[in-house]
Amino acid sequence: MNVLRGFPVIRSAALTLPTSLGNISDHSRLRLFSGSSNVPLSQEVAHYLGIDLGPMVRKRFADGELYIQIQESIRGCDVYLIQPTCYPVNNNLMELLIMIDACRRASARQITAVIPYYGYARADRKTAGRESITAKLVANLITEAGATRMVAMDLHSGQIQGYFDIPFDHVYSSPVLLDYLAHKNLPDLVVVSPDVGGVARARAFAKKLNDAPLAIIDKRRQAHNVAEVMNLIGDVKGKTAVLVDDMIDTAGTITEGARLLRREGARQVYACATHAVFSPPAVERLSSGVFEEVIVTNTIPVAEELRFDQLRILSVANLLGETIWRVHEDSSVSSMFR
Ligand SMILES: Nc1ncnc2c1ncn2[C@@H]1O[C@H](COP(=O)(O)O)[C@@H](O)[C@H]1O
Ligand SMILES: O=P(O)(O)OC[C@H]1O[C@H](OP(=O)(O)OP(=O)(O)O)[C@H](O)[C@@H]1O
Ligand SMILES: [Mg+2]
Ligand SMILES: [Mg+2]
Repeated sequence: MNVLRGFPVIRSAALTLPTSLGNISDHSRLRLFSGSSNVPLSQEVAHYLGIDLGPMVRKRFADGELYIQIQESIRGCDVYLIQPTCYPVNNNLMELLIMIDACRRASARQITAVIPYYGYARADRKTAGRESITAKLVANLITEAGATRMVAMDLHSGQIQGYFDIPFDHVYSSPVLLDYLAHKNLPDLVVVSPDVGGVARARAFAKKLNDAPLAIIDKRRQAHNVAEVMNLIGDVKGKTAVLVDDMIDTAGTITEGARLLRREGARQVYACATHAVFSPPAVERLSSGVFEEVIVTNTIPVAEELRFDQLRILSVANLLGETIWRVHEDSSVSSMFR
């Protein structure tokens, strides 16, 4: 296992755990349940909060339909359902919807869908005629199922928050990734966005890395899942380049970007991304030698067979646990990211 557990997410004294957290389950109506898509992450979040995951039966009927039953009373409770909608996205999304519906019908007071990785996010607008905006459809489904609040991490595009008409806390893995990078003391850093959609994210990253310079890659897609890099805006010669992205799917974007950076004279190239989607041929591309390290988080579980020497997996469990605690306590979430 190369998941870096217990990574010091909580960096400022202001984020020290409330003393009441130790006996939260005795006096609070906070309840945490996990879907099946990332149970290890949910367990870590529960550990941070000092509570157990709630009991829930999940099984498949003979015909493949899903059965969910919450196994304790949640009447009047503040319920958090952790379920990244990663592969297999349709199953995991449906499971989340059924969990929300079960909680609503069990008279939960608040139902917060905690979706560390929001699947279908790249279908965030019509890029051609007669397409669906599936990210909006998913938002409609979650809301209609009965979710009253949302927590999601590093959405592909921030506008997806606006697809919901319920409170939405959008959180970032950047404190975890930045802490890891800061401890490496990398010389002559340049932060690179591998495409236009990543510029704001990369700029914020660069600012936190002692105002490192920013470079931007001009990426095009002639077809789905095919990334083509065109130009580099900025100077990377002799520098340590850190590519920052929301996700690595087939790794076309980040690997083509890294090759361009090498051609332009970057000395070392690091890849940082929140979501390790890792569809084939991601692993072959990422382990081909172009990257010094590929740093991701555990929003999506990474199967053993998808791990390779240069891969580092950082845990966002403490960050999510702290977010849940603050949402529950009606305290500021945005101050965690200042
Ligand atoms: N899940 C997806 N995998 C790959 N490509 C996808 C997925 N969902 C939507 N898309 C397509 O990606 C582009 C996004 O446009 P950008 O301008 O690159 O943001 C679009 O063609 C979607 O159909
Ligand atoms: O690993 P890959 O298969 O290449 O896919 C991952 C890339 O795809 C998405 O970008 P998108 O193409 O939507 O461009 P954008 O960020 O500019 O919207 C995502 O933000 C990554 O950059
Ligand atoms: Mg996009
Ligand atoms: Mg992108």
